[in-house]
Amino acid sequence: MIEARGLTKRYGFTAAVDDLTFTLTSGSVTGLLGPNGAGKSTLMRMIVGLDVPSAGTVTVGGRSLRQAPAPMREVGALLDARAFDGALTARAHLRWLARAGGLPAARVDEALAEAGLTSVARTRVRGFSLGMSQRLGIAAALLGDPAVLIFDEPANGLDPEGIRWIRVLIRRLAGEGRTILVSSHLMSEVEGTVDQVIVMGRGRIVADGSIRDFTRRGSATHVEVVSPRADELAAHLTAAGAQVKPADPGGPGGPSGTVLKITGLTVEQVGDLALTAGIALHTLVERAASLEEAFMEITQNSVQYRPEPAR
Ligand SMILES: Nc1ncnc2c1ncn2[C@@H]1O[C@H](COP(=O)(O)OP(=O)(O)OP(=O)(O)O)[C@@H](O)[C@H]1O
Repeated sequence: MIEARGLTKRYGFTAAVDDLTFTLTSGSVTGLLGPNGAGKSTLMRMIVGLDVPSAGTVTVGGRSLRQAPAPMREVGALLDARAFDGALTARAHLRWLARAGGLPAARVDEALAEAGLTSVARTRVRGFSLGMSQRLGIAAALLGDPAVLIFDEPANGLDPEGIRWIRVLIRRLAGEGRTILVSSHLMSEVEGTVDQVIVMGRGRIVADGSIRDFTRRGSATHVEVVSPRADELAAHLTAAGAQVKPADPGGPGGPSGTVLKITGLTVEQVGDLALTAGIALHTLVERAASLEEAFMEITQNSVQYRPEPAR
């Protein structure tokens, strides 16, 4: 379990993490999302004890990691996948970590196997691809067999098979009752892996909850209709309190007729209203916002850096 209370980290006048309070329970996977500079890495570094909070507390399993006698048994973290000495072999790197962390050497080969690195255990890590480095970082995180795992952008550099592998691994680790926090810039990357999300923007939590709640909250969820009498229908819908916008019919393969995008009424209400008005519908469908759309909408006011508009 991870508990943060009023957790804050300031750098000069910038609050990289600003008064965060949350609890992550055992057996759950939480996605930590947010644009660049949102404070995700700073939060993770405080959880694992690498950064000291300016205010507030964060505990893992009920205590601060800075007081834990064997921190690697409490929490495993993948923070910077390139943080190793390239001259070492994968096994030597992990042996060194195990010794430093007071862990049995026998864990090294187990962790290599869990990360799918047994065949390259004797290879010097400087020759590793980014994907293999990620796996080595994950092996290091698993060394202490910890109840809490923190993965900063674990899919970074992995090919599609590697991404599938990390998803299965994360779900299996959660199934064993561990608490997992995994960061990403992309909602689509964590969708399907996480139980809930925390979305950060400018150091604060701008949204949190289950994936399902999250999609519903986005106003991008709407009803779409195609009708040969779209203008008339739009007038009826507007009179009933809906917001109606003509939508992109979706290119050559899209529906013929005018497409309307409707918010403020349910799909049933739109269908009933069209029937009462005697207007034919060629399509009537509820479109849930994609998670990516909901995410963009929620974070749009908290992006720290924006590209300069093109001249
Ligand atoms: N050591 C530091 N000194 C000064 N400012 C810092 C330091 N570390 C982070 N910051 C600032 O804190 C803010 C949050 O940074 P952080 O790296 O935690 O964000 P992030 O969400 O992990 O971003 P990214 O997705 O780009 O990795 C940024 O404004 C960053 O410039």
